[in-house]
Amino acid sequence: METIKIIIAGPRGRMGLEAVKLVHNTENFELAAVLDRRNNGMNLSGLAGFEGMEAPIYTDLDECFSSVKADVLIDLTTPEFGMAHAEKALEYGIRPVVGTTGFTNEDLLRLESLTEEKGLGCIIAPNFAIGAILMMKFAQMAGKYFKDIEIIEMHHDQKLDAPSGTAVKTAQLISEVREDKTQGHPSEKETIPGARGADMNGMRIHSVRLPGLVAHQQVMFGMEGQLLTIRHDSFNRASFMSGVRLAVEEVMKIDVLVYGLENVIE
Ligand SMILES: NC(=O)C1=CN([C@@H]2O[C@H](COP(=O)(O)OP(=O)(O)OC[C@H]3O[C@@H](n4cnc5c(N)ncnc54)[C@H](OP(=O)(O)O)[C@@H]3O)[C@@H](O)[C@H]2O)C=CC1
Ligand SMILES: O=C(O)C1=N[C@H](C(=O)O)C[C@H](O)C1
Repeated sequence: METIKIIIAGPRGRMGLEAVKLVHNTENFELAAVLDRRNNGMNLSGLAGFEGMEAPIYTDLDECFSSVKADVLIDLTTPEFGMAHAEKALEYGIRPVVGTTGFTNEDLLRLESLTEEKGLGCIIAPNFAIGAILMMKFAQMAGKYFKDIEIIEMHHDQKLDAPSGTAVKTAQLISEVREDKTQGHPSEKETIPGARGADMNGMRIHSVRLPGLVAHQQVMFGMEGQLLTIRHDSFNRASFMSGVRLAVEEVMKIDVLVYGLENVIE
């Protein structure tokens, strides 16, 4: 098996730390470098919690991508920086695997044309957990039969984007099969703005943020006399790592943009 050389952006974050451990412990993966907005010029192994995990730390993108020979960039940062990281990686011939959420449709289109231009794969995965991918697929199946749908996503209170990337992706998948419908009473009025949540093609998305939570989503489907609830819970960040590994392996085999791991698990 050929070794895949990987750069991780955001190594000190909750997801980044797990990803560093994954790469460190995977036989055919090699941590080539990390992109961190602090600690430029140091070695990762010198930071607390990363003992024995050797990798040069870079802050400057051009310096990192031009100095290090890498195949894949795993980005686990913020939407503000994730897009710039992915674009720059492609320019340097490095395939992005992006877990960072909060990308706009314009961002996805831009990356799609860049991947085409460069003939390089890129995977944008709003959720790496296999259970979450199945939850989205099951929700899409149910969306064919139920038009009244409320998505409730629940996350830790340090999350920057709302709604979550998973909730947006779920609503997009459902929209592919559900007739657009405005839900609730036609004359309903919010007496407190936001009470009915965000509106996506008539579906409602509610974002809960509480300390103690990790990543949870339930999709509720209502119909006269019945309720179907499809729910997934991630209790820790390790739950995402088999998906990260799969995405890194798959991105090496493709030359297009893939948005959503449901497109590679079959
Ligand atoms: N696809 C999936 O399955 C999952 C996706 N996510 C997404 O991943 C992203 C990260 O989540 P999480 O780990 O919880 O967030 P954290 O806030 O814990 O980590 C983000 C890290 O990115 C770093 N960072 C920010 N800007 C830069 C930059 N310009 N260059 C390098 N590093 C940078 C931050 O550094 P600093 O400490 O200096 O601020 C921080 O360490 C989010 O968008 C989240 O929604 C999360 C879980 C699962
Ligand atoms: O920020 C998080 O934690 C998560 N973000 C992703 C999202 O926005 O959907 C994936 C997962 O829900 C955890």
